[in-house]
Amino acid sequence: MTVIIDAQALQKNFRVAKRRPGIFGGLRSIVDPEVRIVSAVQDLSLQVQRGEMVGLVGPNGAGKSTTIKMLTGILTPSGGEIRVAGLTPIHQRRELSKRIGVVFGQRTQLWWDLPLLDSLQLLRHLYRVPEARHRENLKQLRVMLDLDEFIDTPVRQLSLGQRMRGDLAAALLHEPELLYLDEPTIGLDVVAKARIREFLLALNTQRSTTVLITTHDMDDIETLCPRILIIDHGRKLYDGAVKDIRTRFGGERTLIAVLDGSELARLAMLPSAEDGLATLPDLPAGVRLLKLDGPQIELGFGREALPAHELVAWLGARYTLRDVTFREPDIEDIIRRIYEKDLLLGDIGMPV
Ligand SMILES: Nc1ncnc2c1ncn2[C@@H]1O[C@H](COP(=O)(O)OP(=O)(O)OP(=O)(O)O)[C@@H](O)[C@H]1O
Repeated sequence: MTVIIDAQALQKNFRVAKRRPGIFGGLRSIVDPEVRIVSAVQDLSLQVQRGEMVGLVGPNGAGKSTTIKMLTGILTPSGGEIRVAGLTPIHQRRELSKRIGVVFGQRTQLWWDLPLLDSLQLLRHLYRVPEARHRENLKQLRVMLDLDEFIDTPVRQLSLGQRMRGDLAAALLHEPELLYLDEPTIGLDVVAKARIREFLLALNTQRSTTVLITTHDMDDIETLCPRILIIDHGRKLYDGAVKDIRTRFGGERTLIAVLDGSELARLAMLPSAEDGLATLPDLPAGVRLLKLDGPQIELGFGREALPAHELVAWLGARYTLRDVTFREPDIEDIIRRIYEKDLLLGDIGMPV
């Protein structure tokens, strides 16, 4: 494997002029501006191998877009080193643009008033793609993204999902090795999201395109990215496998058991706690009753409490079971807990 993105100790500070309140304050701010420094990215190092799909996540204002903009050469870093596909983005931006594709979910690089096909043709000249190669790529992308039903429609009349498919085609016509996606599924319905995800997986498999994706949608991450990078306040909090995050911060799993109808009378006799909620006597340590609803019992238990089969055996020894299922903690919940409780700050040497 070879490294395609290599960023070391990246830093980006913005100078923001503070505005004083009132008319006189406003005038004073013009002649004597008071400046505040925003550290959008601090000491961020990142290496991505060719062919990887990596998710960049973090709360609003974490520094994700700023990072992507430095990696594409749109913004000059305040410190640190970057090599992307062997190039220095800020100094070799034009060369780099031929090797990378960028899609910002909230913006389009297509021409509003032109039919999609015309936009896609125009891009050939911008990227200077040889005609035969462009023709072949467009043919493939029309099929992969199913563009034909709206390829003659002006971009302004496309639905959000159709426009996103058009934007993906536009970003890929010059066959970039690396694709940056900033919120590619934002605002899309479930079907459109699934379609975009399927396409990205196919692209990664068929063309080995490296994908770096920022998203607030954890389903994007779960479907597409084996590796995740969590940043907050411009700092890297976590860089590793998504599955390890579950094991490490997974919180509780849930066992959902449906008891035989003959148990309803016994369940009705269960004692209530002071708060009026039902209790289940003698629950093993680390297990709690989450819900009791007719014949359905939900028990929450940590991974370290006991293995799932032992909890089923414990319940089966006391009640007649009709059905048992498990619910894993949602990756979205896990990541929210990580932000809210600063669970990872200790890892980067900051007091928790
Ligand atoms: N051009 C700018 N001038 C001043 N401050 C900026 C500028 N661009 C970004 N910032 C600040 O830098 C920080 C990081 O912003 P950034 O847009 O990178 O966050 P983000 O993680 O992409 O957020 P979101 O999920 O909301 O898009 C924020 O505090 C933001 O206000």
